[in-house]
Amino acid sequence: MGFKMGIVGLPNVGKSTLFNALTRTAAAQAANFPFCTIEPNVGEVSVPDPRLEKLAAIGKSATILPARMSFVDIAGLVKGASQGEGLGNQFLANIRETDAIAYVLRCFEDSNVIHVSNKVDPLADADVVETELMLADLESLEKRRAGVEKKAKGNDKEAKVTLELIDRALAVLREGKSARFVKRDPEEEKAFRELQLLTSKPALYVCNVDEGSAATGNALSRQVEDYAKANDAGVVVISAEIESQLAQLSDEEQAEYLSSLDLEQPGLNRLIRAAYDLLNLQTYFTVGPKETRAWTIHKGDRAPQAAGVIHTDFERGFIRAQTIGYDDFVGLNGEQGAKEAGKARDEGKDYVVKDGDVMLFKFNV
Ligand SMILES: Nc1ncnc2c1ncn2[C@@H]1O[C@H](COP(=O)(O)OP(=O)(O)OP(=O)(O)O)[C@@H](O)[C@H]1O
Ligand SMILES: [Mg+2]
Repeated sequence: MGFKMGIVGLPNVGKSTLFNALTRTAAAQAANFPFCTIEPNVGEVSVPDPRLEKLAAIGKSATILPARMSFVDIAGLVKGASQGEGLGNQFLANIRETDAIAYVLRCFEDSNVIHVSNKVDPLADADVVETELMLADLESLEKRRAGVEKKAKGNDKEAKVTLELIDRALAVLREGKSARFVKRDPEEEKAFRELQLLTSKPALYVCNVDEGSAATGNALSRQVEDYAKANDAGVVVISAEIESQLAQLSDEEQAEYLSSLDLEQPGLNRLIRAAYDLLNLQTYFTVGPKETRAWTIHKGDRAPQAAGVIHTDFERGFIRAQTIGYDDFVGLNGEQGAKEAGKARDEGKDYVVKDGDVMLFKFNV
């Protein structure tokens, strides 16, 4: 499962600064937090998780393998992108491939950094970007509708469901709202996903603030926070400038710089964490002498699906999963202690995995 978050925004708002900081941090922490560049603008980062170190210490693991996800640095978007302006089409294709979108919004004043519309106004910027994506969605639905309608008239059941959804989505978009507000039943979800609407993707607003506001936010970032709340989106306050400086420091220097700024951890950690949550993901662990490893699954996944992330055979031949809750594993000093205390449970195929579970699968193929 490669989860990908697209970094989107107007030109010159700090997208690449942020992306480079993400990738440089990951590269610098190469031992525990591996990084690799897949394409020039795609970076794979590790999801920071303090639980890994504790589990590895107890399990005496030789290595730690964190969960991973990718970020994509997408070229700046301008008004008219949906009509092919600027890098329009390439840009839309890049976004279509992502699982969620981080909107970088400029929340810093700096007369040396040009703003494309000459005014720092993050809500107006968000509106420009989102409007372009909505227009692109409208166009793609309108293009598709006639063909689907024909099939639906020919009594194609799937096409009927899709047509229903297209009309509902068109109505929402024409009201100027993102497609993630389209109401749908769980059984329509698959057909909805196949429409591949850009504005149906989960959204995270990234408030790029000046250095002085990194810990507290500022008036502009507070506007964005309110807007995010009303728009069912996540929000993170970060200073891309600080992050890019942090990324060049040693661990010790980093800690010193962070405390001088009143920050507990690099903003990037919060950003990655927020992306992970936004994608409705969670983690379970495997712990052994060779490695302690974090595996990514969706919230609500059951034990066999979790096993399938390691290997499809594990899912196919799933028998049961020895499961120890994270707190029990740590509190009882590992597998042996948990077993003695009766906290190592045998879970079957209907078990809904909890975040932090330490699991060991029994399977037969
Ligand atoms: N928080 C900040 N405070 C001050 N300056 C910043 C901040 N973040 C970014 N900048 C500056 O803004 C300028 C533009 O940044 P960057 O190149 O990352 O933008 P971009 O969004 O990638 O632009 P493009 O769409 O053209 O690729 C750079 O000079 C960068 O140093
Ligand atoms: Mg850039």
